[in-house]
Amino acid sequence: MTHSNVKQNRRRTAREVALDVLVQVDKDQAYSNLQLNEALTEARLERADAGLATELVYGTIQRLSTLDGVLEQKVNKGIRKLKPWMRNLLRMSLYQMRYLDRVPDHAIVNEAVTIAKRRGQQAMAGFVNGVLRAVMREPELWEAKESMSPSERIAWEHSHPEWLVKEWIKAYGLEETASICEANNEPPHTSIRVNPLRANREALIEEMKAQGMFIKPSVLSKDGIIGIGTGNLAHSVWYKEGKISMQDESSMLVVEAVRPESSMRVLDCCAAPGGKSMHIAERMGNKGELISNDLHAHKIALIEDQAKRLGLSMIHTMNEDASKLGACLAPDSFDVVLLDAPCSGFGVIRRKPDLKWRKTLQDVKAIAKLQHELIREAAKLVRAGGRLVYSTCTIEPRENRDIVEQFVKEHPEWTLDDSWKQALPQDKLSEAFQRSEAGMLQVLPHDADSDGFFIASLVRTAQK
Ligand SMILES: C[S@@+](CC[C@H](N)C(=O)[O-])C[C@H]1O[C@@H](n2cnc3c(N)ncnc32)[C@H](O)[C@@H]1O
Repeated sequence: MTHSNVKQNRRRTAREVALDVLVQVDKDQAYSNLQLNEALTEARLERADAGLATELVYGTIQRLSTLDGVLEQKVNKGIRKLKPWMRNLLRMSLYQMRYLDRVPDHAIVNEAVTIAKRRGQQAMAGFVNGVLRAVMREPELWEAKESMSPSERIAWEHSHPEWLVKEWIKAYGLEETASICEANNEPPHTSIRVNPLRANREALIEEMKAQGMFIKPSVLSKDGIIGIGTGNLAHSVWYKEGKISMQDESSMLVVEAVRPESSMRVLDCCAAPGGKSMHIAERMGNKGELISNDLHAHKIALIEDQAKRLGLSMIHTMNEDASKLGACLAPDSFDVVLLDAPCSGFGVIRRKPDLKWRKTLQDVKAIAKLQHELIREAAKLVRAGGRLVYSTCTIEPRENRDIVEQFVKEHPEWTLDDSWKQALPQDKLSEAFQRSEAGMLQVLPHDADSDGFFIASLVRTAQK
């Protein structure tokens, strides 16, 4: 609890809770989702207020560069010189003025002034009032400048770092990049996967609808259900009973590339927290052999918990560095190996907006180096005639197409396999098919209103 609240012994408002979270994220580089969960638990807000606090935190982080760009035009000494609470109060207030229609501007200003006064800063309250009223009077502050280059303009209008916009323009062109950035600012839907060993998708949809939920089948995966405004279904009875899991639709497509069968021996190299392993095991009917490995010991428990919850007893866990798996698993011994590689995560910016401000081009290059190592090691474990599936939740070609192309160039005994795409919904993914090379699939967030995701399927010919 903050100092001022202890003093006044009063519950914080949704805006104060949101402000405290934004300050932590700004000052301590805290992760917004973790910080917000903690703050919401502590503040015990009503449901609607918790929703508002969530919207303010994610929205303000999403639009950060544009909000700062407007503020810089009105704060002479520069916003980096302001105290963190003041900087974030101004950002959050501008976010509401520009992007939320619910509250009139003057009420937003009054609320901000009240918060500043509560922090015991009478003079600062006057400053907040002055800056916000100046922005109200000058709507042109929000407009892109004539002098801006195309990448600067997209970065400004959709609040993304310019280096990332430039990367995507190189890969996808101007128009598509603007669509990616726009989609990244849309709220994500709730996406769940049905466990066919415990429930039937159509029956479950009817059950959920009967409880007044707005639910529809996924257009990308036959195992998926989409919920609009359903909140977090990880607290539901269906989840507890192992009938559903939380997973985005586009990542459910991995199972179509893996094509698991109950007689197979399958390895998931980077498996935690276990989403794709569970999906594969469900498709195998809890038969055959699946090894789920992860580098981090503490994450192995997550995989085991999920397996127990879903009744998937055939999963074996392993805690090794995937770049050294050849030392502990027999070479040429798996029918399919899945490498769902660690990545920059730029396909999930809708869910984790801080990612776009946190990660740099250097990070992307460093992770690509690791991905090169991991794919080479994973390939050694596949039997002749077997398959290797490489996937990431990013849309950076450096981590996707480039990794796979270089691997195939260096390993002529591997070929890209396009046949798995026949099982995918052709109409919904037609644009993704067009932009993707044979054997690969690059889904962008605006293709089907899902996370961005990459999948490649490779087959090992009989001889090395
Ligand atoms: C994209 S996540 C995997 C998500 C998972 N497949 C799922 O569907 O839930 C990447 C995982 O790789 C793990 N990881 C990172 N470096 C690794 C390494 N060298 N060896 C094995 N696992 C690693 C991380 O702990 C992380 O859990």
